[in-house]
Amino acid sequence: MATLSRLAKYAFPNRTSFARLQHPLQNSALVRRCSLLLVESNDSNARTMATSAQPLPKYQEFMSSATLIRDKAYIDGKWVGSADGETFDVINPATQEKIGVVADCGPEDTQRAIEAAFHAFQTWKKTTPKQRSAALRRWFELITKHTKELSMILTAENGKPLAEAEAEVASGASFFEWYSEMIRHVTGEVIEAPAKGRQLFAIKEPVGVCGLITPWNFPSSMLARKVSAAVAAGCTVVMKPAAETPLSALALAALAEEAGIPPGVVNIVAGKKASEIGKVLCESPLVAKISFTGSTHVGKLLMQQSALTMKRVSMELGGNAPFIVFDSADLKAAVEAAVFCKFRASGQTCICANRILVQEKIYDEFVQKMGEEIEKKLKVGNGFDQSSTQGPLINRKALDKVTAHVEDAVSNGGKIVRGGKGHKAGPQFFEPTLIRDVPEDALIMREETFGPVAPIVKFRTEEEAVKIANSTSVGLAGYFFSQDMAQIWRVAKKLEVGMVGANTAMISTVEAPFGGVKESGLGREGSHYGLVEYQNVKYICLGGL
Ligand SMILES: NC(=O)c1ccc[n+]([C@@H]2O[C@H](COP(=O)([O-])OP(=O)(O)OC[C@H]3O[C@@H](n4cnc5c(N)ncnc54)[C@H](O)[C@@H]3O)[C@@H](O)[C@H]2O)c1
Ligand SMILES: O=CCCC(=O)O
Repeated sequence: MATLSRLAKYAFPNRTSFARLQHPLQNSALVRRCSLLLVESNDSNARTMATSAQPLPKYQEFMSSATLIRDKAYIDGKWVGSADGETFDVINPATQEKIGVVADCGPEDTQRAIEAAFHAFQTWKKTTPKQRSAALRRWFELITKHTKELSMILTAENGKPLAEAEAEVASGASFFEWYSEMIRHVTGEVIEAPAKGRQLFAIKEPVGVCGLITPWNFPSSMLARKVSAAVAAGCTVVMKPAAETPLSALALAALAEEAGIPPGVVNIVAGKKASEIGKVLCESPLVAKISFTGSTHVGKLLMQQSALTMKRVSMELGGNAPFIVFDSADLKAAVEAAVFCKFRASGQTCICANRILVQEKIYDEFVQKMGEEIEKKLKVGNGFDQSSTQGPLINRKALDKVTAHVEDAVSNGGKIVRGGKGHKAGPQFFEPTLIRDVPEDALIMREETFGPVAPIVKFRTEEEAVKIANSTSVGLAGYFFSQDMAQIWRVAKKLEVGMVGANTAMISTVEAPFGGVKESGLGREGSHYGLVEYQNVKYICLGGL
């Protein structure tokens, strides 16, 4: 408890007593911030002490008693089976057990959902910002109230440790709160005309029906950060979650219903026929926008399909984040951040460090300390086990990719410092792996690994590090550690990425614009930039004055 209080102090520096954190959001936020801080904490007992504060029921019992499990599509305010009656299984990646059976939607269901959304848009767009704000606030409060259940659903279908699932649910909730507040502050512009007798205005309008397609790695928060902004702006949506993790998204829809969001405003079709659902969404003339989070490969395909109807698109795509450690860095802070950044969600985040570049003077010491940190802080196991920090990979394909990256790195001269193979916890678990002396042209340096493998490369000069960092077609996040002020500003400007972490790896927050450059995508989510993605600007010229 002493350690937890210490962490709470860091998480809430302005609060004097942990006991005063009564509001559920504060507790969720505490769990989230503490779970992040745990990785940064020096105290090896901290994690156990923090998580053991929560009693954990067995997930099998929980799944049968959960109130937010839904197994159908939600279209026009009704829970309905798929048109062809087909279903698909949801599998726990930690145990390979079947944890749910969900309606397997296809083109016909998607078309119905689009029509419902289009119909609902005609009235939802006329609601006041105050009305939409209140609806989102109710949705936010329900998510917060159900954090525990939502987190357990998430861990059951995705495998991530429960503390990380709670952090994700809290992060998702924060977008509903944020946009419920922001929408009441939206304004237009009065522009002076160049000639007498006219007045010019610029106003904002919702873009229309939006297709929201999301991945399995953050099945709750990736959907939350889209739907909250869309609904706030006055849009209606058809959501398509990943087939690996439909339950978290369906649970959010169940809470939308409970929050009183009118029928047709929020629709959801889950299914294995991703390309068919995607095609209908992208090609429908009734859909005004596609917002996609996922791989660059699929993002490009969706943009091509959307071009036929000239849709607006937001694309949150893959990354290949460099993590650079300069000679002047605070080594301890850099090592802790590297382990956090690389191994969160078992390496399956789009902003995970994918390539670790370390300057020559501190190279050997960094490698040694990072190996020790991995040993000390990370524990592989089922996400429901209180002591686990590393869950499974999502499926066999992901494990095969990780294995191929390790084999390629080693066959090209990389040396394994620790890990390097599957873990005994189960067929989809992989040991947290550290490989040194990886050549620049190894597969792992060129592609996003999306797994718990940290390749380390030695560099000599700042110019060389920046060149390696930028030598990729994607540009989502980039990190570096340095204590040289001039270098900090220089390198932050030189990195070809959408997001920079300088002397920190904790960059995700609702207040900041999240998104990439190059082939990492288009548009931003979160912050005020995220709302604009769902608004059109209309110019009105009022004459005859
Ligand atoms: N930039 C970001 O904010 C961000 C966030 C999370 C994940 N990602 C990226 O997502 C990727 C991992 O997720 P993934 O493996 O689920 O990606 P993916 O592209 O395979 O799938 C993402 C979503 O698209 C759907 N999909 C797949 N093929 C489709 C098609 N032809 N038409 C329509 N929909 C289709 C999937 O069912 C899923 O819902 C990584 O590259 C990661 O970096 C990016
Ligand atoms: O993969 C996406 C990462 C999202 C986050 O950091 O909250």
